[in-house]
Amino acid sequence: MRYLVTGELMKRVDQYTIEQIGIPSLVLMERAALAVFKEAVNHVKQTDPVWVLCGSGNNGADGIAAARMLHISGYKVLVILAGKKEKGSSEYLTQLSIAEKTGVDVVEGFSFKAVECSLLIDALFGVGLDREILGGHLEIMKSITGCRPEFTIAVDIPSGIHSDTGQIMGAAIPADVTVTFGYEKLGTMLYPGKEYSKQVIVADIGFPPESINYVKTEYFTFHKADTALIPKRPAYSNKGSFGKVLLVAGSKNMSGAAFLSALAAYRTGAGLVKIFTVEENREILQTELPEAVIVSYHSSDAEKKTENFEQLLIEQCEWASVIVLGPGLGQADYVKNLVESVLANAYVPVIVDADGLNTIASYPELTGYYTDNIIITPHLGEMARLTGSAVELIKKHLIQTAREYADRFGITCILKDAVTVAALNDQRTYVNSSGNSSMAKAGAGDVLTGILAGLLAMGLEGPDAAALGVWLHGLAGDMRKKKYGDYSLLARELADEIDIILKEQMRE
Ligand SMILES: NC(=O)C1=CN([C@@H]2O[C@H](COP(=O)(O)OP(=O)(O)OC[C@H]3O[C@@H](n4cnc5c(N)ncnc54)[C@H](OP(=O)(O)O)[C@@H]3O)[C@@H](O)[C@H]2O)[C@@H](O)CC1
Ligand SMILES: Nc1ncnc2c1ncn2[C@@H]1O[C@H](COP(=O)(O)OP(=O)(O)O)[C@@H](O)[C@H]1O
Ligand SMILES: [K+]
Repeated sequence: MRYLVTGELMKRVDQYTIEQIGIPSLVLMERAALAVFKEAVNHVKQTDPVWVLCGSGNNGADGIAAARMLHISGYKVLVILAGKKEKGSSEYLTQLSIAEKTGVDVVEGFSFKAVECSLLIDALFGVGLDREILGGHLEIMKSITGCRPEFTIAVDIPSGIHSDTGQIMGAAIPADVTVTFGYEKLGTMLYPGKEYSKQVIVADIGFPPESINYVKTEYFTFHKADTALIPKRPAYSNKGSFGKVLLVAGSKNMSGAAFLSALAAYRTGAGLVKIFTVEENREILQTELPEAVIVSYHSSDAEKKTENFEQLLIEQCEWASVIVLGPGLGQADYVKNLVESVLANAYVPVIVDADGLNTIASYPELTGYYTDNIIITPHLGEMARLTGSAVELIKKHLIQTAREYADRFGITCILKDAVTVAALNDQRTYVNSSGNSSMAKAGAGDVLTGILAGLLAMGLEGPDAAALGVWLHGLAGDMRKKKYGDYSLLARELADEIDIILKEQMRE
């Protein structure tokens, strides 16, 4: 697991390390600057012009220290100061004094005439950026980016990117590499900050592990070793040992979503998958996926809520150890009865997706059935319908939106986007670090519901299954992209890639 931090949490890690542990601020800064210096020398020759753009906070101080290291090593470096010296932090003033004494070239930014540079080190703003950038700072950012530096290294975070949301605060400087200190910031994980940060290097500058425990961050992502969380498959077992997935999915002329979800649940390891769907889908699903059990109903019975229909539905809910509710259900009138009956009769984890969510959005009273067993998987459009907020606003505040909805109802909310976030019902928030744009294809979300169901069926707890499922889904996309590129993915192939990930896990 990799911890992630907001700007505020990072400042508390700094503070704890300096004040409680006693490592001086300038010692941390020297290691931060050294990490930037080491990266810089990979990208320029000593004769190439290097600019270091420095604000008057500690991010600027890091930049000045890195500039001094480059200067001492014989590089052609120029420090460009933006902002007022007299407002500088004490570390900034110390670094500036050292730089001047060691003969580093320094110019005042607002009088600086930009020409060309081979390497830009961007140390204008770090995690202390707390408002929209205006005036002189904006001007200097424009003139420097206008010079199109050949390569840019961002110090800690690209300047202009908000460290909590990844949003651009008026303007931002795109980097080729971001050298960040201690822990990765949410702002470099979320778009557009993720795109501005490009490759992120997390430099260890000596924060002791207890500093992150002290601030208790609830934000995390996964890395390779975390596939160990996938439940083992004991030899002494049978199909009943690996859970029973019930998919309440599909409608007339819509069988694909149910198929994809069922396939993914089986591929992930579920022992038994049953699809509860309209009679019209029986034949096609039986042909496409004979491994799945099909139980069908007539939509007219669901519409009338006949006793037989209710009885059948209750039996299915009692049979299941996990339920997926929604893929391809459509929005006909009977669907409300169906969704309500499942929510009322399910006492196992329920993953609500697609038309399950659209139905809840149309009949908000159905949120009364939410329990801590519920995992919802809205994309931005579905989330907009559920919350009444605009898609653009949700996009800017992914974590906050998912978190608020999850907390309000005590459920887990997986908000799907190019970077998916999962607000878990145990207070933790998972930010996904796998996946790619080949997955922007119809049906990819149905595969995710199947993966989640498979993990839950095998016994993972809801919050763990939610985070792990999102990560595996993205890994499947990454695996497929490695082999076939960006364009041609079919959603079902995501389900097929899952077995390779699981196989590697077995080997380890
Ligand atoms: N020992 C440590 O603590 C360590 C810290 N480290 C480094 O410190 C960085 C954090 O430093 P920081 O807290 O000084 O904040 P920073 O990002 O430099 O920005 C603050 C400055 O920007 C200004 N400003 C803000 N918004 C603005 C705007 N819109 N428009 C204009 N101005 C604006 C603000 O001005 P003010 O609000 O005071 O007017 C202030 O001058 C961190 O990212 C890492 O690189 C590492 O070396 C590890 C050890
Ligand atoms: N650019 C992207 N990068 C990474 N993942 C993506 C991207 N675009 C879409 N995805 C993922 O693909 C899935 C699409 O789900 P969804 O929109 O519900 O599709 P559908 O309803 O067609 O199945 C989500 O899990 C989403 O996170
Ligand atoms: K920066």
